Amino acid sequence: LPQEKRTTPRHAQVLILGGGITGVIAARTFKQAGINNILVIEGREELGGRMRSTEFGGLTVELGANWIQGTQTGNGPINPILTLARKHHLKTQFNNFDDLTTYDDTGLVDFIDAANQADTDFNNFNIVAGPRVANAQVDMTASAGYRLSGAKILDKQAAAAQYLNFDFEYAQTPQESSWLAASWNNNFTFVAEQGGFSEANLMCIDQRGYKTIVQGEAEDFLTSDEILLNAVVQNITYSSTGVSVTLTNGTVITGDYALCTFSVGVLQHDDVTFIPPLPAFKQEAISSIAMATYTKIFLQFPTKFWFDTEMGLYADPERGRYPIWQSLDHPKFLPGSRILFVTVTSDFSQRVEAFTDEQVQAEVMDVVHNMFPNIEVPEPNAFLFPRWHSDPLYRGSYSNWPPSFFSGHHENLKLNVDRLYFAGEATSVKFFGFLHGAYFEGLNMANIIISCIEGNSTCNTALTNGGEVTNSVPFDLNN
Ligand SMILES: Cc1cc2nc3c(=O)[nH]c(=O)nc-3n(C[C@H](O)[C@H](O)[C@H](O)COP(=O)(O)OP(=O)(O)OC[C@H]3O[C@@H](n4cnc5c(N)ncnc54)[C@H](O)[C@@H]3O)c2cc1C
Repeated sequence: LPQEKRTTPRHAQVLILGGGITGVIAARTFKQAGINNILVIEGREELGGRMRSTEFGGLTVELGANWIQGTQTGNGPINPILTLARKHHLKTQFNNFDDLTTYDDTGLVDFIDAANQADTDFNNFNIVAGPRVANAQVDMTASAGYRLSGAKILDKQAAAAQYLNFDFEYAQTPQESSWLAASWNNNFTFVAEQGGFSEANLMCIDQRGYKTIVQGEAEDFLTSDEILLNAVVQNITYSSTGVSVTLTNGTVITGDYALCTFSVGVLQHDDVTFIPPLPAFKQEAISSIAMATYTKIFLQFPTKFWFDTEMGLYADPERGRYPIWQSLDHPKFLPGSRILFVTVTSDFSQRVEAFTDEQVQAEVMDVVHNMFPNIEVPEPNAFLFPRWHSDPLYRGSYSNWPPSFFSGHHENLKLNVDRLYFAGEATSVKFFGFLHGAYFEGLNMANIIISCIEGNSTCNTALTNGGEVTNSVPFDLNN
């Protein structure tokens, strides 16, 4: 697609705010329904959003989404991202998170037993959660869920193993996360017996970047006049008759309808101003969900000196300190690349974002020296990490469901205000956080707007209520 638009339409029937997978799949859905007067407005210079790759040490690496999580089991439900990947001939490899070498701050130490125990703990965590959802019992923190299902985290190795099972997926700690939502989110994606796709993590190693499936898809049905790139939305004015957006360069664009796909992190940080201000119930919903951060820190070395497994797990005395290591220099991935990356999440991500690259590199290299005390480790020749939390177009990596986020909050998060609609990975109840969640939300919300345009009654997403979220049993302060 051309980088510059030729003409700027000032009015469209539907404005799609954001050119990530939600926006592109929504655009496809409108066009398939014969709604051709649409405009996708995107702040960056390309489509893809959090599917974002970059050149690093002579190769393409993924700064954002990297895996198709859950593929397909037999003739069961298929992850729609897998369908897109096949259509666009995406190069992928299965990534086995159990193919692990374990380290702590004294070097190579075998604690595979702890890793296996963490798998068992997570399984029990899900088994005990199931009936609670069915019985409408209250949610709790995932930490409480672990305790109630019998897990004991007594040392740094058990903590690192739990991190691999939990934080590595939700990008927040068990203490910050909902037990029940973490459990159904896992099951609907990874557990075929529970209606999920499969347990596989299919890693994109395509040198065009993972984003190629969104950009390739867009090329099939969007013309250059229907995409406005490098266009940052500053404010959104909405009413019962239409929506008007003002870009940072002052351009005003109007639409009969608009679909906002910006991350909840963007909505939380007031990077975009709503006129009138969003109603209180909507603001409460946006404030109640969490925007987590997941940070991959890439290093390229002059030689490969590390493990031959796909993964390395490092147990630091401080939980969450540079715990998950992945080798791209593996026969399955990018052999000869000499690239290793380490993942941090949550508060630790925000912590590293506040440091300079040099400071983070020095810390990471201290850990490398802990892990490989008997090896003369060379200095890296390339070092890079993205600052997702600081980026005003994202403000984090993906949403996570806190224990204080109730069903009513979720409905309100999804609710339209007049002609302004909302969709994105965060509005997916089953698949929040995931690409496939974003995909389904783009599809579903576009269909709701289409039915509205066609004059059907279902044009309001008010699924049950747009009001206050209340306690079914009020607090009794005299007790
Ligand atoms: C580090 C990381 C790792 C991940 N790993 C995986 C994974 O392996 N598998 C998986 O399934 N999912 C993964 N995800 C999650 C996945 O990337 C997201 O769920 C998905 O890409 C969200 O798509 P979206 O369209 O809802 O939002 P986005 O992709 O955020 O799209 C919204 C768009 O709006 C634009 N925008 C924002 N503000 C403005 C503004 N003011 N004006 C104009 N444009 C604006 C943004 O630039 C963006 O392009 C990961 C995400 C990250 C960050």
